[in-house]
Amino acid sequence: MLKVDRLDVAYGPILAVSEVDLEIADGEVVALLGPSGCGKSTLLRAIAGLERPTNGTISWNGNDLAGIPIHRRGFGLVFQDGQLFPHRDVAGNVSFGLRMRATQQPPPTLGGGPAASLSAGGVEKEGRRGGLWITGRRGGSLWTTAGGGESLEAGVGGGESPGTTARRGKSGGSGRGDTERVDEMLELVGLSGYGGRRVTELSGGEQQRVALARALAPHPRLLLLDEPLSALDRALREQLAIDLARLLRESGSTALVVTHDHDEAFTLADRVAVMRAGRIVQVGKPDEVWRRPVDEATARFLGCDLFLDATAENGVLTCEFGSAPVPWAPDGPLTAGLRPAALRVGDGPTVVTVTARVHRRDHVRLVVDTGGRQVDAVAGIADAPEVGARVRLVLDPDGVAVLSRRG
Ligand SMILES: Nc1ncnc2c1ncn2[C@@H]1O[C@H](COP(=O)(O)OP(=O)(O)OP(=O)(O)O)[C@@H](O)[C@H]1O
Repeated sequence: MLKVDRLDVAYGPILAVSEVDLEIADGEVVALLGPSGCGKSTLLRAIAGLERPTNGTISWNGNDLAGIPIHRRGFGLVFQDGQLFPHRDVAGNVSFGLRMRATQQPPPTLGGGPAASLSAGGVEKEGRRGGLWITGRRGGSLWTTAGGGESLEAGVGGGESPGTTARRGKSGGSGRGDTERVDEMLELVGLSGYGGRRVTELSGGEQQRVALARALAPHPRLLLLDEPLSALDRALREQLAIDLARLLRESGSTALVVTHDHDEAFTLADRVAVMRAGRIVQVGKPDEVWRRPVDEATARFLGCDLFLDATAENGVLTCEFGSAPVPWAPDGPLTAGLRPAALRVGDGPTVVTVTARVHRRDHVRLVVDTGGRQVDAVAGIADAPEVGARVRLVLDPDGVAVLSRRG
């Protein structure tokens, strides 16, 4: 079990992570969700051992990880992109972590002098996202921590490509057990038979599957995924999110997934932790967080753009747009947070005028005038009203979040 306790991580004067508490049980998948710059990646990187906390502790099964280098934490890392070794084929990439795990070597020393330490303060990431390549401060040595968090390859010279890296450990072919494990992993990620393919000839989605297979191969005790799908286009992302959810379950992985996309978080996670300005503001099951956001800022982040006084009685919520069954609403006065889909063209009591419309994939988004106020609503594609039309709106509970009454 991972336990993060009162964690602070600062970059000079910037407190990127502040007083964070988080637990991840064995076999649980937690999504860290929040807007850009809220500190998600920093928290994940601190757990990986890539950033040094300024306060607080990170422990695994009660053992403090402070001072345990990245390659000894036994964690698997998957980042957004740029993480496969282009000079290796698919099987070579997947088996890489297995071989390094077997050698249990510390990071190599290159260039005649001590190479950069992998301790948190001793490395710099290459680019803000970091990928898996980490540039050492001394001599510009390149490091990677792919595949179960073990140290893998290092190259000499700041600009050197992974293709010219020096290797340590047994650089020959993998053993029989490894071959079986590679095949098993490729099957798990839906790439059976791809072992001999060059990774440079794979699509972005296939490359991410290989990266996942590589990270999962050495049985990491915790998988850390930083925006693993965000470099992919939307359709592929949605499909891969479903596949990833399945393979995390099937492999029984314990995982922390960083994302800014709530659909992705809710597809993948057993629990969602919402972050804002360095803090975790809410942790809960996806539907709880979706239906009962802790405050208005969280509700806005989760798509609510209209907040109304409402009351609820016996699971029926009533506001100015009518009543609807909302079983997650506690009795009494409350604030209803409406997402655009909460107001649909139908036969409700409110008459409005359509002022704008735009086609989406499976519906039409409308802006309607409710008498001096512009609000979002939706209509079906087949019967979407034209701009200027007078229509009635009905309240759809699927788009309704419930908050405590303001003030
Ligand atoms: N190496 C760094 N040096 C200084 N400040 C940094 C560094 N990395 C991140 N920050 C700052 O720390 C804060 C949190 O950044 P972080 O990358 O953790 O956010 P994030 O939620 O992952 O954002 P995004 O979704 O855009 O990646 C931001 O204000 C960011 O500018």
